[in-house]
Amino acid sequence: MSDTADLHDTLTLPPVRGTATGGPATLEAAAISAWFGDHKVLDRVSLTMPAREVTALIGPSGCGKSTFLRILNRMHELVGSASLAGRVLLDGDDIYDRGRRITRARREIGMVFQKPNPFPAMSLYDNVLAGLKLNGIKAPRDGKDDLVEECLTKAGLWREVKDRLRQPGGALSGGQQQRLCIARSLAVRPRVLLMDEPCSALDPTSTRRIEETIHDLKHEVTIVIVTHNMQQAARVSDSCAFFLAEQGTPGAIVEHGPTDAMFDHPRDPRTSDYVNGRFG
Ligand SMILES: Nc1ncnc2c1ncn2[C@@H]1O[C@H](COP(=O)(O)OP(=O)(O)OP(=O)(O)O)[C@@H](O)[C@H]1O
Repeated sequence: MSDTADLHDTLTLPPVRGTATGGPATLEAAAISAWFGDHKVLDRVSLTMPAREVTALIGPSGCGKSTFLRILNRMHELVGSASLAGRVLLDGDDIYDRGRRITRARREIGMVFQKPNPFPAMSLYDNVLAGLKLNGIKAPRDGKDDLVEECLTKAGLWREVKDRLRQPGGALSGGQQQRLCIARSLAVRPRVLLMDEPCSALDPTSTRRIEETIHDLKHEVTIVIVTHNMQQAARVSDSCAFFLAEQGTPGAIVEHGPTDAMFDHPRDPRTSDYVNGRFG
């Protein structure tokens, strides 16, 4: 099926507070390997990211965390030289199945990036609804106001902006812009939200607000977050996966498990060294 056909695959969401797309889902990566040209950057990575939980991906720079995250919603294939092997299952359904549309995977599995990327000249109100249009979804005819309020509330931004929804997205602080981007992602009711270092460009106060938002959201949407901040991983995640690419080898998971155990009683000495700041 072509992407052109995907663009015409429109869907109308029910007014508000439904779970049109099925609610939080478990995401399972099975034996994922990835390449950029001949360069293999991930080797047979398997990981289950349970529904209604926050999974943190940690590890030194260049070990393949972002590549793995982008494979989870089919963004890796946007890079011309990129290829991959393995499967990604969303509640048991392979998102790479030939009969499944790319747009469906990206709709069900949203992404928030390192640098907040709202449309700067577009109003806050329209920014929230923009995700619908980008995903070929018709906004509910009579429910736009409710949808905007719902998403801004879930993203922890409603009280700060409810009296200035017509102001441009670029008028917000960095932390507010990031919460606006979270609201925009939520408008399409994703089942999983991927976050690639969402706080790395933010001050400590804004970071704490995003962490609170993550905490409040996890019952609505499964969250997978890449972070270099070990305190953040410890604060927000239920489970952690430690990635490592040793001496030019492709990235792989050294250890994963409940966050408390990973930090307090890591099984592998390399995990212990990393979470205690001895390298990376
Ligand atoms: N578009 C690309 N083209 C070619 N190589 C790439 C591309 N993106 C990433 N790589 C390579 O893939 C490997 C993994 O990169 P990736 O960004 O996934 O690591 P990371 O763990 O997320 O790093 P960081 O923590 O610094 O963001 C690196 O060797 C990187 O140079």
